[in-house]
Amino acid sequence: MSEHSGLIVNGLSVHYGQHQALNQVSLNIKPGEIVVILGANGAGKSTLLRSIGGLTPRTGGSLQMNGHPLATLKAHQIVETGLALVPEGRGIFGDLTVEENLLLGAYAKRARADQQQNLERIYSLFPRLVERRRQIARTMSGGEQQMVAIGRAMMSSPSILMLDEPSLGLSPLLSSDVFKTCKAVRETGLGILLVEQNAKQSLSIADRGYLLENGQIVAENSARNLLNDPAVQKAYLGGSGASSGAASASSAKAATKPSKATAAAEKPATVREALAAERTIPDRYEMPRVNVTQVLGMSVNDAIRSAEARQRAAWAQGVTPSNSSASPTSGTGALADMLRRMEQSAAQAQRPSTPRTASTAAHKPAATPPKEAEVKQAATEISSTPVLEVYRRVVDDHGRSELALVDKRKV
Ligand SMILES: Nc1ncnc2c1ncn2[C@@H]1O[C@H](COP(=O)(O)OP(=O)(O)OP(=O)(O)O)[C@@H](O)[C@H]1O
Repeated sequence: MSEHSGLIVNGLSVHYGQHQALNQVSLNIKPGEIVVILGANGAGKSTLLRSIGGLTPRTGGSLQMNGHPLATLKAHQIVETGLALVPEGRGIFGDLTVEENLLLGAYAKRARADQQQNLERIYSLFPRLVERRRQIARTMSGGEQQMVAIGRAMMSSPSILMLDEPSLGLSPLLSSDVFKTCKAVRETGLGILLVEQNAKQSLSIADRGYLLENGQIVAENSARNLLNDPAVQKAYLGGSGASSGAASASSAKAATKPSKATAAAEKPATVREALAAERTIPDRYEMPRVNVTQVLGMSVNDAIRSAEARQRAAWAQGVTPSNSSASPTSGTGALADMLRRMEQSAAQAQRPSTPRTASTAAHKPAATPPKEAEVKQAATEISSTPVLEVYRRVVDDHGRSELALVDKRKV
């Protein structure tokens, strides 16, 4: 493994106006290891992952991924370097099926050629998703949705995955599943930068850890040492140990400066579990609004444009779902259908959601391949008016066909 492989963050700072959320944060992670970032509410954990992923502007510091500087790259370009983010709240598209969600992760150029291979790899890693590949995502359990979110990030062929509180809102049993999932993902050679409030479980699967307090890294150690450090136990694990100095003066700082997490951690385990359960992500019928840029690293318009270009290219070559020998997952009709539903999903996220069951979704008719005229609803930004475009297939004397735009209007 090259000494440049993986992610190196050096002196990263982030400000929200006058407020400094991250102050000179430095860390590193290589493929094949799990590194956990522990910190209380508001310590800056989400800001750290979002700023590394290019979703929150940085005000200082440098970052390198596999030897490539990230400073000037946009979020979707950062995905191309092999870094993928699973945001807090998962960000899956509730009205799309499991497989459609997974396929959206293959938008990165680096992943397109390996789409089918990656899909098979994810299905072998998460067999439960195979059974549920046609199931509408919002009808799945929180743990299964987390698998979809991790699987979708893995579809971009990353070497480092960043997971923001994957156990948030899950029951203890489902949380254990998620941590097992992380271990299984590490076995495939990926590195995982894990932000967690569940210190005990995350340290028990991690190789190394950093403690983040008020936007600063205050300690770094092996996961085993952190787990056994009395100061860490007191601050993050609800233990009674006093500061021993074993985890450095900075962990003593963590111990002497109780945070919100400390207060929760000092309660009996069952109460703590109950408190964790209260921080539940809205149930399966009330998913949080999906931020498309956060999930795909690009806007809806860019994603649609990219998909349309691929679709037109496929149609120009005479490939339609009816004559394609490709697998069902790569059928262009399925892609168009998926994009329409992705847009509906974004629109629905703005309205009070209505329950939709797996059975109604399962009976949704399959996409019909376009023949004489192609009618499609091009998706636009979440809040803007959809546009209806009408295309006609024109066949020349040599039998070559291409699509011509014949009408375009707002609907
Ligand atoms: N968009 C924003 N605008 C202004 N301040 C923000 C914004 N996002 C986060 N902050 C502030 O920055 C600090 C770090 O927030 P961040 O969400 O990164 O913390 P966190 O450790 O992930 O917390 P939690 O565990 O509660 O999610 C907090 O003080 C928070 O209030």
